[in-house]
Amino acid sequence: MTVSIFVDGAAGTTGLEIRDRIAGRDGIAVIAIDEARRKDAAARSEALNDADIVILCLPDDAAREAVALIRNPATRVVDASSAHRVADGWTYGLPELEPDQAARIAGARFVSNPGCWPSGFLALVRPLVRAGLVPADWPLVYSGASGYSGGGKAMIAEFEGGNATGFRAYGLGLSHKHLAEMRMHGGLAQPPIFLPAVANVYRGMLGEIGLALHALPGQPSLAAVEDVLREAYRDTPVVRVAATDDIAAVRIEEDAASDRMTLRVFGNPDNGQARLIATYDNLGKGAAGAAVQNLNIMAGLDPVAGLTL
Ligand SMILES: NC(=O)C1=CN([C@@H]2O[C@H](COP(=O)(O)OP(=O)(O)OC[C@H]3O[C@@H](n4cnc5c(N)ncnc54)[C@H](OP(=O)(O)O)[C@@H]3O)[C@@H](O)[C@H]2O)C=CC1
Ligand SMILES: CC(=O)N[C@@H](CCC(=O)OP(=O)(O)O)C(=O)O
Repeated sequence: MTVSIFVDGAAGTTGLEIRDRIAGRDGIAVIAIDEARRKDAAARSEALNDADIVILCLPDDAAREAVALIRNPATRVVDASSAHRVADGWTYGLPELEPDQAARIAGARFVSNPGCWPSGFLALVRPLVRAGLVPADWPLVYSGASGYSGGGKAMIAEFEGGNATGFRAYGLGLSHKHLAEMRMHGGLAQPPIFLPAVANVYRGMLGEIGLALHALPGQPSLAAVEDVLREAYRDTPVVRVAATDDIAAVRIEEDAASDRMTLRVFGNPDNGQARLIATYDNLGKGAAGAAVQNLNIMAGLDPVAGLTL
């Protein structure tokens, strides 16, 4: 059986990456519209209603508009934008989030791809909250840096047009659009304090959380934290928990140009402090890789087909 796919926003940063991952694959037929008509509502509407699965790689308003254009009840959606990540009727597209999340995605009509930042945060935190090591109301702080392609065409043009900066902290008002998503899907009482930055590299992402293990109920050891994460990701090749022996530094480029995510648990057993680090590609597991993983799961294909792991 062949699954027909339409990527709306195929000329954008995420859309192009998705096209690369599905091009020429057995069992997938790509519906394309002329470059000149790629923003034409009539042309998009026709493609949106012809496809078995559409992947939206659009700004939030255009993604909402695309969903409103769908009249075919058989058309299924993966939305890469942040328009529907905490919306009723949408399934959150992080297959590793809960033991039954991939099954939920497989049966869903509307799947919202996770934000790049929440992907690392949730991968680190959700298993610890589920296991009771971190209470749901624990005051978490999540910081890190993203490659500048995380800001799409506009930020790429800024960084490559002579306005590059080495490293820039942003989201200073502590009201980043990803907070609701991190709170809800983390099963948390409040969102983390989120301290994002953008670095002068095209792609790559490093997100991290400091944990005062000595202050947590039960004072879990570093080994206990790592064991919970290893157990949570035992059966997936996409998220891996790596050893930390002999590692003096972790680079933002660690998992760039891949669709995997690597988690590491560093810490000092003497003072009961832990430093949990997730590395991945903002355009890989943070966007296009995740969208293709969701597409595969929804279509009943090999979940990691087309991915670079
Ligand atoms: N970049 C990243 O790392 C990540 C991005 N995302 C999300 O994915 C979505 C796409 O982001 P990204 O690829 O970075 O953004 P880009 O700005 O690179 O691409 C967006 C594309 O959508 C096109 N577009 C805008 N409005 C319309 C419309 N009405 N009809 C058809 N096409 C339209 C744009 O056209 P034009 O080329 O003319 O501008 C552009 O090609 C966003 O919602 C973003 O938040 C999610 C996770 C990570
Ligand atoms: C560097 C940078 O600006 N990154 C973007 C996140 C991009 C992303 O993946 O998030 P969405 O899917 O929610 O757009 C930001 O922090 O808003």
